[in-house]
Amino acid sequence: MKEITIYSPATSANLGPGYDIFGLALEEPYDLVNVEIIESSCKCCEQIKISVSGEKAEEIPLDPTQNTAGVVALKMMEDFNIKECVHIKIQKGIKPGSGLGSSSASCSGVAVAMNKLFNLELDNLKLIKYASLGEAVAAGAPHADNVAPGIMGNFTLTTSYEPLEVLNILLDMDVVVALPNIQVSTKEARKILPQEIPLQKLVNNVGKATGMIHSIYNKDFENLGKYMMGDQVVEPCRATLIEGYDEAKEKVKEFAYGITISGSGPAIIAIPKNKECSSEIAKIFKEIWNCPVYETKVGKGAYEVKD
Ligand SMILES: Nc1ncnc2c1ncn2[C@@H]1O[C@H](COP(=O)(O)OP(=O)(O)OP(=O)(O)O)[C@@H](O)[C@H]1O
Ligand SMILES: N[C@@H](CCO)C(=O)O
Repeated sequence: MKEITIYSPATSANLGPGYDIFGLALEEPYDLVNVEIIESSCKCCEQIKISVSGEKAEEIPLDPTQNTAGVVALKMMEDFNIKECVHIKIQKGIKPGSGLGSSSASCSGVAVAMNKLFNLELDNLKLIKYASLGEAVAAGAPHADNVAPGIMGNFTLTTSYEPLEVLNILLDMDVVVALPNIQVSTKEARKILPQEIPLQKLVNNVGKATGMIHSIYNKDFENLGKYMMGDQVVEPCRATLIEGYDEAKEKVKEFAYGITISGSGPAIIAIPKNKECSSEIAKIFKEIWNCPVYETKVGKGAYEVKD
């Protein structure tokens, strides 16, 4: 095999009280990551060439040490003594800085691509570990709550970082996602968070997070949405960065089981009560933000696209 193309899904992390722990893979939008083994004429050239097309491609660094995909590929090449040169072509369908794991989709896509292209036979947990290294470049921390669902699909819980442990729960659920045209970088959205919280808020958030897991297993989307909106630590901080969010929370009440900030924002995610409500929520989001809105559902992790 000389080249491979990977479908790499958008992901929505945190989901309220699950900061750096919970994450969902979405059916759309998505990136396509193609990795091709190329001949390198001169040894002085870098081992990795990166091309980016699509959403805001001009804003994404092509330096392999600054591009999340390049960081992951370089580490895998170093660890497995890979001497070949590769060309990584990223077709962005996920808007960078949107809160839908755009940087993460490149990490997951390239980790899965390198694993198959060079027959590394790494399991999902090892792929998530490699992919999370790329997030350190984009977000300043190797958070795994986007790359975990990006690789495993469905709903994931990163229960431990050292050592890395990720649980995966099948979840068949529709969601509505809005991408307000507001710039929120994950790095900045992490800096504004409190480094210490009162014990009462810890008790509240653990209660809400565990309630979400109980609701998922019981397919109780009403309580899932209620608990998802119970975060008292991260969401209240970041809500201030997203104009129109409070209005959206108020207006979708009769149509959604819950609504929260997707990842570090500004993307907003809601759980519709049914298909008709999904359309009503999409209409409200478009009226407030005049932005792209996806009526989609929880999806699979990154996979090879056959021509
Ligand atoms: N391959 C890449 N794809 C997308 N963004 C990248 C990539 N490599 C580096 N970046 C940088 O990462 C930043 C976007 O990452 P950021 O985490 O802020 O947003 P996001 O990944 O879209 O959303 P979130 O992580 O909140 O879900 C941008 O500054 C972008 O230039
Ligand atoms: N848990 C990360 C997710 C970023 O998508 C954060 O909120 O910073």
